[in-house]
Amino acid sequence: SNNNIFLSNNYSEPKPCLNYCDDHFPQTGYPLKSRILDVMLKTPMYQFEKPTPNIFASFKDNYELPKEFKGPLKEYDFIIVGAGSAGSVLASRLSEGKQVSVLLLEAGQGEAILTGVPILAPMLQRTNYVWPYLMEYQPGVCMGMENGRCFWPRGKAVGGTSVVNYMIYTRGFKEDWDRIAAKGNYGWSYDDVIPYYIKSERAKLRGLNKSPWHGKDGELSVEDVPFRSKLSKAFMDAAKLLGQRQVDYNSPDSFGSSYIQATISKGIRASSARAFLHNNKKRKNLHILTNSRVTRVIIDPYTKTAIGVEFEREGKMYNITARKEVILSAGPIESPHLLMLSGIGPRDHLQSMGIDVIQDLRVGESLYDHISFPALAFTLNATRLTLVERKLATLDNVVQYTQYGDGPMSSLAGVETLGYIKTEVSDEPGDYPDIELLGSCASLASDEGDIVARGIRMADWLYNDVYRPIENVESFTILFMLLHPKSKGHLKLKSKNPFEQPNLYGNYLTHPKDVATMIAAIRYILRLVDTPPYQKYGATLHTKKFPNCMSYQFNSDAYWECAIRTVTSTLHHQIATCKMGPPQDPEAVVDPELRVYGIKKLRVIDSGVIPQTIVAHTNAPAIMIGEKGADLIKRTWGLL
Ligand SMILES: Cc1cc2nc3c(=O)[nH]c(=O)nc-3n(C[C@H](O)[C@H](O)[C@H](O)COP(=O)(O)OP(=O)(O)OC[C@H]3O[C@@H](n4cnc5c(N)ncnc54)[C@H](O)[C@@H]3O)c2cc1C
Repeated sequence: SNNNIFLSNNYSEPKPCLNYCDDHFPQTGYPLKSRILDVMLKTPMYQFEKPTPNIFASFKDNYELPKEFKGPLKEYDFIIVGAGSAGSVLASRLSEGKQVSVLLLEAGQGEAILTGVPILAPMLQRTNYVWPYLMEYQPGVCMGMENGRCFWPRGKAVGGTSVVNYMIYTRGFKEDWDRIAAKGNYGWSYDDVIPYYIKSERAKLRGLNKSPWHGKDGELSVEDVPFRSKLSKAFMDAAKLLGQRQVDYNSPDSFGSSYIQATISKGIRASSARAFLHNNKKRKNLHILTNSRVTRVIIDPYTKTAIGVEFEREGKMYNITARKEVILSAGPIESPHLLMLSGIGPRDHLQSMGIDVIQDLRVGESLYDHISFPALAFTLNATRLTLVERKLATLDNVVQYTQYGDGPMSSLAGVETLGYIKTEVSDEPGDYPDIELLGSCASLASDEGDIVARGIRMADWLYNDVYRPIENVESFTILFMLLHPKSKGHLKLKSKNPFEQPNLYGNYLTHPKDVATMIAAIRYILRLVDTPPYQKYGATLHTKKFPNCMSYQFNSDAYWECAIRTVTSTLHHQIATCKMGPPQDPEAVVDPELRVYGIKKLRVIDSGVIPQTIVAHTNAPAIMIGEKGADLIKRTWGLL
């Protein structure tokens, strides 16, 4: 009987996936009566709108001060604001030597067991593990999102956004870092930054054991995703037919396609906290305070020197002094927010908010982001190829995951492969891509709209009309990322209240080149799926038109433009809000040693300093910036 797993004919002993996991594919096995995800979506943890007591609290990572301390000290050598991708590594490196004391302040909480399960990544966007930012309304984009606004969640946890992200590990192309260095950012060329990537990394990647481009001894685990569907091979084969080489995209020879390299360890998310703080949190000279929200940096306006920070914790305000430096690692939205609250920013803007100006700098005036289009859906006339949520929630798969860390639950929510292409509209020289393709074995319909569509806040009118009809068919998407948007956004304060989110302006698709490049990417994907590796499974484009684009002919450029403007979806790589640049760069906020211009003892060390678009998801770059930032600080204070 199917009611008892031990009697079920479908039940098979779990065994590790050795290559493709499709023999574990979620079509057989005991279906859990009440779907796991249904249950989880109803728990308080998954409703950030009502952050009530967290039933998973007992499985949460704890960060407590060493027993002999009743509270934080009055003074530390270094105060780091934000324990995110960059802040975690920075704190661990600075506290390596016993001679300095470090206070790491984090507004969020520790990770929980469930945040470590890769398949659940998209669910985290609706929990209190994120800051639920919304982009300001912009006519003509994000039209298919709830209230026409794009959702910009950022991680709020020890580990920061690396606790909620999709775990894709990418470093950027050689040209990216060389171009950044050529603009006067000394110390940031590819040759300069690559040792820092390698330093953190502990790679276990098939076929790359001997590669000189990967580290073996670092703390950050980088592995192949254990689960691979047959569609991942279809992607690789199809890309080859269109002329793409298989490459290690994290080596200097990166133009081509590849299976994803991921920040996971035996199927569990390797967040920056897990990598850099877990083993170090008992250090006596490293104090980590969670649920501690910094409200400003205290700066002496006469000497223009950062003195310390002010923060709120459990209803109480604290002022703590930094003997050596204050470092903002609060991410690309909160670091500029804090600078402006502290009197560092565009003079007119700060004055209009009633903030005394200490240093006039163009904080928040640059903002680039990577947008994508996850809305293509291809249906299949074969089964056992895609992740269908209803079929995935089986006891077999849970057992498979808990026993071996593999099977469908180790999937990065479907994303498996990656390919760099240069579309015909690119005017870049050489093998420098303008689009990253991401092959997935799921589509927006695969989870019946519960998770991914809900996570990006797609409007019901769109989901119900376009995707609901294909929920019972196997389907997948290939999404893509616009690597070098010409459109530039910015952010501004809404008020001088530190608890009010700043106004975020994406300014998406305001440059015609961005639209043209995205349409060219769709055309490339249609050609890719038209090749035998996909066609043998009957892959067919789902042609249901978006209801708001009915007046355009399906598959015309005008139709695709309307579609892109409807599901304008960010991949959350906001950068340049605290732009790094040489003194002659009028937009620069920090110098190439990450020191805030005009202010002593204050640095910004996070992804917000990246001055221009790079061919990378920004977690690994943020970690690299944390590594390099630690060395810059150590050099300043003779700690190397
Ligand atoms: C949904 C999603 C998916 C993503 N997927 C990927 C991916 O697959 N691969 C990839 O490479 N990148 C991905 N990214 C992007 C990447 O994770 C981030 O760019 C990177 O983690 C940023 O690191 P950071 O150190 O700059 O900031 P964060 O990691 O965001 O750290 C900032 C920290 O500061 C804390 N903080 C902020 N303000 C305050 C304050 N006032 N007081 C105290 N603490 C504060 C925050 O809570 C946070 O912990 C994704 C991002 C998102 C949101």
